[in-house]
Amino acid sequence: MSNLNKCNFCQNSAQQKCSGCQQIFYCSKEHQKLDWKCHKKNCQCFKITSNKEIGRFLSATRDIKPNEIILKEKPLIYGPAQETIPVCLGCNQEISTNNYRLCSKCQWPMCSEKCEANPSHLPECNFISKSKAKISPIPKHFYQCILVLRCLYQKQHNPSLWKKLNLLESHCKERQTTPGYYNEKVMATELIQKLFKMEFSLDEILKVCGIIMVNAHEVPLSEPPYVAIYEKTSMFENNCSSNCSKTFTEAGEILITSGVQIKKDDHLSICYADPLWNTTNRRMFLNETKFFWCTCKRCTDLTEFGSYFSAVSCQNKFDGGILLPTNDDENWICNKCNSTVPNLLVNSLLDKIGKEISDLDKNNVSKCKAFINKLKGILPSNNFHLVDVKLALSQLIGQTMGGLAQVSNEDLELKRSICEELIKLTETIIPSEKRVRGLLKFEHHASLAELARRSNKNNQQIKLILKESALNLQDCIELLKYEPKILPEGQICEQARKNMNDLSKFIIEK
Ligand SMILES: C[S@@+](CC[C@H](N)C(=O)[O-])C[C@H]1O[C@@H](n2cnc3c(N)ncnc32)[C@H](O)[C@@H]1O
Repeated sequence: MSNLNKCNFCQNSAQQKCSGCQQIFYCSKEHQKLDWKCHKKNCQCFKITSNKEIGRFLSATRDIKPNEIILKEKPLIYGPAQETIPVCLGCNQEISTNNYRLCSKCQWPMCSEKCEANPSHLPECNFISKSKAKISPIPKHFYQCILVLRCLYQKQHNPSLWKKLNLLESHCKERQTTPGYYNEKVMATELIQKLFKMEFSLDEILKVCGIIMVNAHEVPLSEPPYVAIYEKTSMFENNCSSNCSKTFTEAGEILITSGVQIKKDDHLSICYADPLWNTTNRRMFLNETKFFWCTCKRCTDLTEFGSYFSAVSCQNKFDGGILLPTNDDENWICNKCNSTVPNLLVNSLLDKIGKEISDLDKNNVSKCKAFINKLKGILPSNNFHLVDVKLALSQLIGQTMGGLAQVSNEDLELKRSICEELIKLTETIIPSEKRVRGLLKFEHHASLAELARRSNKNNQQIKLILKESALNLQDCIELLKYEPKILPEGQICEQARKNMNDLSKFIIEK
């Protein structure tokens, strides 16, 4: 039988596939070892493909197990968000009003001399100091041009990076009709061209604005978060029930991991929007900022996999029905009695509840409980607004002085049941979103451990509750194991590891 596969090292016929990418072959282990230095940078479990609907996207080149690292990469470029409070252009942290200094060259406020010397600050510092523009204090809206300047700087100083940036999607045409476009045009002409006297064409500047809008990721490693553009990560398509999720290393690399079992040839996806927004808000956001109407399975299933996450309850008493949007875009219809309610009414109800939530003191257990009770019969239990408050409550109960030991039996049971309910919901609609589920698993473990402590059941039954608590801890550690220690999720993972040690000893002793 003829063998068409050639060894990646010696070109002789080969049979052993590289298990990392399943894309190339070797004639022997020895040649695989010798080739590794070269192949390492291309050994990945995905390839770039494209189609008409999505443009470029990634597909798996082999089966991928849940929680595998798919990609870790450094940013091409980073900087402050378009809308931000004043931040240091060296370390990205908020500028303290009584402890800052002006950069000796460009007069922009910085934390320290060390931050002034940070290479990330070089582009704008170079441009602005050359222009001799004297502005003090720096108006807040000036920050919107920093990342744009950092990108433009690469044209002359790092052409290969400039080329990589320019290969990314910018949706220049579609953006021309958006409200933000006018703003960016003013920024480009008044700030970049006139004040900072830069010789970039309007088209060039606006294309960079588009690239940032479509591809930048919010990085929560500073307060406030900064934004960064990553090359390969930009190729992940959106899915509101994605099969991958992202986190960051302390060094600012993005880390993409699988959340579920992925089959060879499946598309790899992350969620561009907040996966805990309702369908209307996710789709509007994606349309306004990424210029496509999402048609993922979650967006096209009005029940969102039977969860009714974006639905409202039918007000026909004793009906127990649920209202869902109809295809005519004018009415919502009850899944039991078929009565219809105009879109406008449902939307204004949801808006009103949304406003009440933004005014709600989410640090007050009684107020959160009262709010949830008030919405019973108005919203189904998995509705996104309710989920928002329940999530807050799942953390809040037991957070005050004395911890869970001081919580009433009723509140402890409430915490346990909310955690259980939300874990099930998130497993259904967003199985790859590990942060939220990791935190819920931790809280669930804590409530179970406290229930066991209070229990007057026999040793065997207590041991069963503790085992369930330990299983939650185990899941929490697995879900949060890639989170950096400087983020709360990383710290929870550390705590979970410690608790696991204690709990295992306790279970053995019992
Ligand atoms: C970060 S880029 C992804 C890479 C892009 N497809 C490309 O070729 O450069 C985001 C853009 O990809 C497209 N896209 C991503 N996910 C999509 C989806 N689920 N449906 C349609 N278009 C999508 C949209 O044009 C979106 O603005």
